[in-house]
Amino acid sequence: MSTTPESTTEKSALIEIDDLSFSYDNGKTNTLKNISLDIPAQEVTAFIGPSGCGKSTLLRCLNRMNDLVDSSKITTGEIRILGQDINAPKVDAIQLRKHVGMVFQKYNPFPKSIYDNVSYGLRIAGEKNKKRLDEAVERSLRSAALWEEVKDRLHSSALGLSGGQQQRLCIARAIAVQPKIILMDEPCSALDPIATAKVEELITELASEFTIVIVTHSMSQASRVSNNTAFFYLGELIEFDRTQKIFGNPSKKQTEDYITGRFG
Ligand SMILES: Nc1ncnc2c1ncn2[C@@H]1O[C@H](COP(=O)(O)OP(=O)(O)OP(=O)(O)O)[C@@H](O)[C@H]1O
Repeated sequence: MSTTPESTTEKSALIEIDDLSFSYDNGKTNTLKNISLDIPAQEVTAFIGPSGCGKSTLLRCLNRMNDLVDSSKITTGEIRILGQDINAPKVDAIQLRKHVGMVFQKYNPFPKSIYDNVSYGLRIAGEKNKKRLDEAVERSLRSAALWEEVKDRLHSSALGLSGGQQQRLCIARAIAVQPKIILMDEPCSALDPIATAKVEELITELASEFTIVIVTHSMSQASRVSNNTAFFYLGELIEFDRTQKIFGNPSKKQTEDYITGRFG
């Protein structure tokens, strides 16, 4: 049975993780152990927990990035997105990743122009119409709160942007293909406080359109940006609830110890 955060009954689960166990060594040991949780649509859900507890592994299961890791496999359970088992043989991982975009810890724009970075996903999907590409680039950069800063230098190298701008560009690149879900793996860890604040503001805005799952080491960031928080420890889901509840009145002592800095 999946764990649903309280008071989300009006929100439907977009991602259902059902009894998921995952191994990096062909099933000898499980890095994730019987995880069940339902992630609501159009909200921000944060994964927190001490280093090595499996947050990034679970995030990467959501768009099958772990398929690329030799000897890794799901040993129990399944993940459904919009009711579809994403590991079913008929599901193509490349297609899945069009719906489930990802933003990484270290911003990683391509060594190309700002325009080419944002239009990349659409172009490889076959879009050639210049007007449609121009519109998509502008819309995505506006959504990523970057348009005003770059509109006069769209054809300059993306590598000439500041770190915070490069991360927002990566977010623009992810949203250009209009995914349903955006996965963010510690998206602010390489940014200074001002750039972090901008990205956090952006995450909150994007949640009106996208479902966002974010891994973060920052308790204050999880409490600022997320609606739901899942706390993991040693590959197990310890507690999943509305963020206010997790940070205000957690049900489990382990959760309380972690968020108050007593371990981790
Ligand atoms: N590609 C991999 N191959 C083998 N083991 C891996 C791989 N990636 C992660 N692991 C192991 O899986 C466990 C969970 O790692 P994961 O990166 O998911 O944790 P995390 O909670 O995100 O940690 P952190 O907060 O430090 O990023 C760790 O023991 C890690 O060493």
